[in-house]
Amino acid sequence: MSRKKTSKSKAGSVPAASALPAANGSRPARPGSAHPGSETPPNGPPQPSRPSLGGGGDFYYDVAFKVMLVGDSGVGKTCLLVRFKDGAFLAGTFISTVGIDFRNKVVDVDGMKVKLQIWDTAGQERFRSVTHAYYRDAHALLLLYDVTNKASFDNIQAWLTAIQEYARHDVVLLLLGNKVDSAQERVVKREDGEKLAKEYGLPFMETSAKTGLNVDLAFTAIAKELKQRSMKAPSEPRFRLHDYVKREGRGASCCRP
Ligand SMILES: Nc1nc2c(ncn2[C@@H]2O[C@H](COP(=O)(O)OP(=O)(O)OP(=O)(O)O)[C@@H](O)[C@H]2O)c(=O)[nH]1
Ligand SMILES: [Mg+2]
Repeated sequence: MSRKKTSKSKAGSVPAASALPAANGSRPARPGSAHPGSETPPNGPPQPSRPSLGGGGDFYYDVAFKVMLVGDSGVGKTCLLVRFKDGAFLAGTFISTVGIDFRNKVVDVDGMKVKLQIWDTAGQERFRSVTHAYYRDAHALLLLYDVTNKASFDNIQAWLTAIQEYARHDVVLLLLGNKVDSAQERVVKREDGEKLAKEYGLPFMETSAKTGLNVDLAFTAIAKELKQRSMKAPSEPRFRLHDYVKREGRGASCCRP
């Protein structure tokens, strides 16, 4: 399988004014395509390609998928992405995302390089029409609420309605309750998150962008699921996202700062 080469520019942003789903930074790739720049449908299977001649790091990849972070403003979408991409936490002043941004990260899934193009959307109401336009190209959505903010949890239902309306019917969805490091301020119990997830048949985990709890796991789980779905004749046993996050997810008590 040959490896695709990513563009040098690994991040981009689209101001709110230009709500174009295809606008994704320096490379005119269709996110989610195994062949960036081709007309492969976003959720189409990756094309078979020749064995890799080498090349490592984040520069080469075998398949690429588009992942979106959605949820109310302030739940920690940008922080989750920065934690995953850079291993850092954005403490201090909250700078709300304007429009939409993206970062790329290549993860190794069972020997295959899976590039995730991760779109960080603005949670603010006034950007909804902009961000909705991007849903249809997403292979996976990470839907976040903040365990210290009840309203963000109550709004999950509305987010699911929008997802149903604008996203692809086969989009991979993962519900995340973020900020579990803030034990004192917690107002949404883990069981409440589990119950809601069960109600909608969603895989669920609690995360902390601050401590890093379950952050890599959330993205890896998505990458595993998308990779598995893209294989025409998977040789390994079927990957089960629900079971995986349930088995691998750690509890908040293990990682308080
Ligand atoms: N304690 C704690 N604070 C967090 C965590 N994640 C984010 N925050 C804080 O929450 C605030 C909002 O985080 P952002 O990541 O900017 O929120 P967002 O969801 O991207 O918000 P919008 O861009 O407006 O949609 C910031 O002050 C962060 O420092 C977390 O896991 N734990
Ligand atoms: Mg943000």
